[in-house]
Parts: sequence; structure tokens; C-alpha cells
Amino acid sequence: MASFVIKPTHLRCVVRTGRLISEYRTRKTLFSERSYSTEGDSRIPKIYTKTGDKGFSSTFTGERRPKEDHIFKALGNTDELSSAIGLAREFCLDKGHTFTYQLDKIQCVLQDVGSNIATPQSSARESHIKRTKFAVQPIADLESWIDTFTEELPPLTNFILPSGGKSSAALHVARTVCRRAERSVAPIVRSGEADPDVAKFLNRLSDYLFTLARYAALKENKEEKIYRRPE
Ligand SMILES: Nc1ncnc2c1ncn2[C@@H]1O[C@H](COP(=O)(O)OP(=O)(O)OP(=O)(O)O)[C@@H](O)[C@H]1O
Repeated sequence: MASFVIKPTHLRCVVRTGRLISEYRTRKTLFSERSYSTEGDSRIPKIYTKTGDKGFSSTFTGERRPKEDHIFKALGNTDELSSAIGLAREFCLDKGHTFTYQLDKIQCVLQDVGSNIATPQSSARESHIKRTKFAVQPIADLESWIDTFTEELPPLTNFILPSGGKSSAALHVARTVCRRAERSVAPIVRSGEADPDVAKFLNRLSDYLFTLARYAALKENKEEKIYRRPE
């Protein structure tokens, strides 16, 4: 009998999504919600269900909403943020920075951010709320990391422009995507549909990314450009 192996391509469904919350949910999606190829004796789930083709998609609570709904915009921005951090992390790894484990953790927390956003409280059952509750520890972690880096950095006396080498510049791009994610999450939190700690995390994350961009430039001996008023 063929055994079913979850391959990275299948897990991409998990990474892409705000609706795939836990191992249980992942398996449920992989086994029951996706289309299957029955060629040969191995059943390979397809990544596409075609259910989004008409411009609607699902929240984790099962609501169908148009793709331009603020929930999907916020989910998309969070996904973009994780991708931007992923790229910055690659540049940082190339330079041997030791803080990349923090970026790994943050990418995981962003999955939890997505889960919380994908679960509008108005249509959530108790079990949804329990499974997608956002933890506060990641906010404290960011604050402690910011404080540690700041101790080593020269004080800010000018406006810094995104620069300072590839790691630093990529972290600045991630910072600006983070601020977009924060802007799109703000109205959802304000309407009571998502956890206020999600907005707090994103707000702290942009400060962390700013500080880390400066720290990366410092460690790489790269000059940060500063704002100068044109003559
Ligand atoms: N364009 C989008 N931007 C952000 N989030 C999305 C977008 N489309 C869907 N989502 C969210 O991500 C989840 C996974 O995306 P997926 O592409 O599987 O959805 P779909 O388009 O509804 O389905 P399919 O691609 O199989 O037709 C969806 O359940 C929804 O919560």
C-alpha cells in the first residue's frame, strides 16, 4: 500500500495560507479539501482547488468573502512581509550574522498573525478562537532584542535613508512592508475582528526591523546614508 508523504510542495499550501492553522487543520486541508490526482498508486493533493477562481475566498471560519476584502488584503500584506523578511534573512546569512534565528522565529509568528487575521471574531466559534489566539511573548521578545541592539548602536542624530549594504537595505524593505501590514490590520483590530496584540506586534516589528537594519550595517562596516537637504 502506498504511504502518503507530505512534501514541501504540499506544505506550501500551509505557508501560503492564513486558514491552515494547526497540524490537524493542515492534515484536514491536505486530505479533505484539496483536489487529488489518482494517477498511479500515490494520491498527490493539488495546491489548487479552483474555489478562488470567481474572485471569492474563505476565512478560517468558513465565510466566503470577495478577494478584495480587508481580511485578504491584510493576509496578503502579512505574507509579503514574511517573504521580505525571508529575503533579508538570506542576505544576512551570507554575511554570517548571528541574529538570523530571530528572523526565523518572527516568520513563524507571522503565520500566527495570519491565523488570527483569517479568523474574524464575529463568525468565530469558541474552538476557532482557542486555536488562533495570539500569544504576547513575541512582543516582549522584540522589545528585548531591540534594547540589546540599541545598546551597541550610535545614537540617532539624522534621518537614516535605507542603505548600509544589502542586508541592511533588505531589512529596510521588510520594515516598510511591515508598516503596510500594520496599516491594513489596524481597521480590522479597531472593528474588534482581530486581536489588538497582533497590531502591537506589527508596530513593534517595524521598530525591530529598523534597529536591525542599522545593526547589520554597523556589523558589516557599511555606511548608512543620511538625509541631507538638497542645496
Ligand atoms: N489573493 C489573496 N491574497 C491574500 N490572501 C488570500 C488570497 N486568496 C486567498 N487568500 C487566503 O489564503 C487562503 C489560501 O489561498 P488559496 O489560494 O488556497 O485560496 P483560493 O484562491 O480561495 O483557492 P484556490 O487557489 O485553490 O482557487 C484562502 O483560504 C484565503 O484565506
